[in-house]
Order: sequence, then C-alpha cells, then structure tokens
Amino acid sequence: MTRPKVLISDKMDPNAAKIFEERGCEVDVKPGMTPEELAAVIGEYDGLAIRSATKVTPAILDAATRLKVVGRAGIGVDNVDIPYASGKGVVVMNTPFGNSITTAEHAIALIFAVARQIPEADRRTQAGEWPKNDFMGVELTGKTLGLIGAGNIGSIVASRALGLKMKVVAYDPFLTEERAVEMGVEKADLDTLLAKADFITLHTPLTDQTRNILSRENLAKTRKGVRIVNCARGGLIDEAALKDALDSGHVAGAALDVFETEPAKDSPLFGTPGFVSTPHLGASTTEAQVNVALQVAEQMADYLVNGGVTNALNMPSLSAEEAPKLKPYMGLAEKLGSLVGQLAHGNLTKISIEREGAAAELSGKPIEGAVLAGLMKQYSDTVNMVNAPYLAKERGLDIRSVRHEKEGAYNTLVRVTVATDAGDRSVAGTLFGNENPRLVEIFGIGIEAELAGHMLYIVNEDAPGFIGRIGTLLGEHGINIGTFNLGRRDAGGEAILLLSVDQPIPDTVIKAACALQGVKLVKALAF
Ligand SMILES: NC(=O)C1=CN([C@@H]2O[C@H](COP(=O)(O)OP(=O)(O)OC[C@H]3O[C@@H](n4cnc5c(N)ncnc54)[C@H](O)[C@@H]3O)[C@@H](O)[C@H]2O)C=CC1
Ligand SMILES: O=C(O)C(=O)COP(=O)(O)O
Repeated sequence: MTRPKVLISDKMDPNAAKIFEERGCEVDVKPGMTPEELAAVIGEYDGLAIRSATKVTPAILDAATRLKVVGRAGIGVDNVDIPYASGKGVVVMNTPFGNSITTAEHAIALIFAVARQIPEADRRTQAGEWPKNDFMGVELTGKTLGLIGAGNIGSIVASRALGLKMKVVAYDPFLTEERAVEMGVEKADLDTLLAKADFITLHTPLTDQTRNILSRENLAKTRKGVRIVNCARGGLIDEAALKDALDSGHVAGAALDVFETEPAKDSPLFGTPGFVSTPHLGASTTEAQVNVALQVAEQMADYLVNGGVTNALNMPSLSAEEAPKLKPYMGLAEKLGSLVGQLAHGNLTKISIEREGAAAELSGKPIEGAVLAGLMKQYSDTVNMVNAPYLAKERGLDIRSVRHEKEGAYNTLVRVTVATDAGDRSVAGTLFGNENPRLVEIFGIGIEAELAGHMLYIVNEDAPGFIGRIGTLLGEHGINIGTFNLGRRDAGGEAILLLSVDQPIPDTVIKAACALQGVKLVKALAF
C-alpha cells in the first residue's frame, strides 16, 4: 500500500512530522508558502496540516485533487472554507482543547497588562525615563469581568478570574442556567453585561452572529473606563470605533491579540494611549504547541491510515476501535445505496436506512454516509461518504435513519428504502461471517447474491425454460457467467435473476434479453 502523503504548511512543533512518520505517512514540511505556491503542490497530498496562516480557500481545494483531510493544529477554523471542503469530500478536523488553557492564560495576562499598563511602563522604564508618576492602575479584586462566550476558553478564563476575586458576568446564548451556576458566573444578556462590566473579554468564534459584536453602538453601552480584551478573533470588535473610544477616554484600555486583517502591520490603533497588542500569540506556548501538533498528527494519521474520525467538523466521529468493525458495513451500505440508485426510476424524494440486529449496535452516521455515497455516485463522480450527505440534502432528499435492536431472520441487516414516483423500493443486505456483504432481498423478493463487478438484473415471469434461454443468449455473445442468483415472489409469479458476468454487457445484448419471452425488465448494473 502506498503511504498517505501529508503537507505541513504552517509553522508547527516538530512532533507533528515525527508522529506522521511513525504512523505510516510520508510528510513534507513547507511553512510560509504563498497561496499560489500551495495551489501548485497541493495536488500531491492526501492530508494538509495547518495553523491559522494557511487559508484553505476554494481555489486551494479545487487544486487538491487527492486531498482527504485538513487538520487544524488549534481551534479556530475560520481560515478553512468548510462548506466547500465538505462539498469536495474533504474532512476538516481541529484540536478543540489543546491550546485552550494557554489562550485563557493569555487573556488573563492581557487583562493585567491593561489594568496596570505594563507594556507602556516597560517601554518607558527601559528608555531610562523612570516614569513612576505616570501610571496609576486599577485592582482586579472585586471588579466585574464581562465574559462574551463561555465555551472552553471562556470557562477557563472565568475560573481564573474567580480565583483573582473578580465577579464574572457571562453572555452566551448556549449557556444554561445550571452551567452558569456550576461555573460560578452570573448569566446575563449582552446589554446587562455591557452595562456592568469593568473588564470585557471575548471568547466566541467569528460567525455572522458574533461579527462586530462590540460594534460602535455596543461600545457606547459600556461603562466609562471599561477595559477590553480580545484573544478570540479579529472582526468581533469594530476597530475604528474602539480607536475613537480609546481616544475619547470612554474605554480606558484595550488589548488585542487578534485583528480584522492579519498580519496587522499598520492598524490605526497602534500608538493609541491605553492600547496593548500581541501578534496572535494566544496559543503560542511550548505546551500548547506540543499538544496541538501531537493531536492533529495523531488524528489525521488515524483517518488516513485506519479511517478513524476524531474532532471532525463536517463528519461524525468514529473511533479507531469502531472503524474496523464498521468497515464491512460501509462496503455493504455503499453497495445497497448503489443498487437502489441504479434500479430506482424517477425522482427520489426520501430514503430510509434501517439497521437491524448487530448493525443497530454500530454508529448510524457512517453507514448512512456510505449508503448515500453509493446512491449519489449515480449523479457525481467525486462523491464520497463525507460529501454525500451534503449533496443529498442539497437535492432535497429526506433522509431517515432507523434502528431495530431485535434481530430478524438475519443476525445483522441493513435495509435501504427509497420513495420514488412509482412507490417505495427496498433492498436489504447482511454480512456473511461478519465481513462479506450479501444482498438478501430486492424489492420484497428474497435472493442471495454478492454485489460485485458487472451484473445483469432481470425481472421475468417465473416459467420453465427461461434460464436456458438467457444462458444461451449470453453464451452466443461470448459473455461468461460468474454467479447466478434466482429469487421469486410466488411459484409462477414474478421472478428475478441477478447474475454476475466477466465483462460489461453491450446494449445489443440487453435489447436481445428484453425481447426474450416472459421478460419484463433487464438492466445492466456495475459495482
Ligand atoms: N488567540 C488565539 O491564538 C486563539 C484564539 N482562539 C479562539 O477563541 C475562540 C473561542 O474558542 P473556544 O472557547 O475553544 O470555543 P468554544 O466553541 O468552546 O466556545 C465558544 C463559545 O462561544 C459561544 N457563542 C457562539 N455564538 C455566540 C454569540 N453570538 N454570542 C455569545 N456567545 C456565543 C458558544 O456558545 C460557545 O460557548 C475561537 O474563536 C478560537 O478560534 C482559540 C485558540 C487560540
Ligand atoms: O487555535 C486557534 O484558534 C488560534 O487562533 C491559534 O492560532 P495559531 O495556531 O497560533 O495560528
């Protein structure tokens, strides 16, 4: 097997490259490439490991013809076009906890920095001024910290702030009353927080809802003398309004680690009294960088080598332990999806995926993804189990997943039913010996067949002589039959014949088979 190839395109702790190699991947380390340089080489790689500098744009993803996974050694993935990556079947993963303590500590450091004007005092002291009378700070004890965003980092900041004897007021639409009590914070709406806080710290991702959350209007609602820290994302604060508020003295101090445009080299905020900045250093500690590098490499290698999925943002998780158990089911599911896709006519409106017996014990999402991938392959060459659910939803397909714990005739079964203009069509399959996929039912008729290679599907009247006629026809055209599977509803009723052949079946043979006595439908299938 060829080894998956990974590109590390941002500065990353060397442990990442080491882990990739140990886990069976080839790795190239090329930080600092321009987007054009990256686009020129990305086609060679199965995995791309990044931090915040690399922008994974549609242009990069279009050039990334082999890419299976983007791994972000860090938290924020606003530099990755996730919907586009999903459409391309590329898994996007991050490391949601590896740098959170470090970033929370940076926020606390910046709170102290603005409370005591440490950077400015340092600069002037080292310039030989000894400006002891120019700096009057404020104590943190007893002050109110307004926390916007109480997720992983926000809650660590809250715990540290409580340790510093601050009061914490939190605004986060997803923060429950119980969690607020557990964290020891007061849950508030944004206006209340703005009115109460002596310090405000931001810990939300940048989304359409959070963009400009500290707008000019909201900055005007803050207390005079407020101090503001942003270690989350540029774009959360209106930088021009912040500059005006610092100049007017309404805001007493502000510290930004992140900027609307990065690298920020000529912000109007630079040089403003009370303003402190760091160049997106929130995650930059030895500990955090080792954590995220190890974690991203482990997760990506796990996916590329074993199919395990951890911390993916566009796909359900799948443990490396469960991945091998699921593998034969994915094969079965994809074949069943492909079979209904090839056989069902007209507009598909609904699909239901049922798991019965042992199959019901496993995660449903990967099986669902594989069924949809098999089905959607009829419409797109680039479909896989990552993008299939998105493509299916885009087409308006109503997807249902159902579990039946009780075994039926088989100890494990996957059934796929599609609703078409002509009514419901259902196929079912099992695993023989827990690993070999077998079709066991097609449109209500029991049959037992392997779905592989080129196949011919025939619906005919159950009458003597038919098998001889089809065998003769194929023989006359030099087509060798591999397997031959029969099923019927009732004696003398409708029967189906599913046979595998060693080569594609020409249209002329399909037409000749259609013309045989008693034949209702003939279709060439491929798996
Ligand atoms: N400066 C740096 O180097 C670093 C920055 N970050 C950034 O910190 C941010 C937070 O990270 P985590 O705490 O790990 O994320 P998280 O996902 O654990 O928490 C984010 C919180 O924001 C809340 N939220 C979402 N929309 C909101 C809204 N409209 N108003 C108020 N709250 C809202 C969510 O409910 C969630 O609780 C991310 O943007 C991340 O990229 C993370 C690491 C390093
Ligand atoms: O993890 C995050 O969200 C960060 O912002 C850290 O960014 P970085 O990896 O230091 O470029």
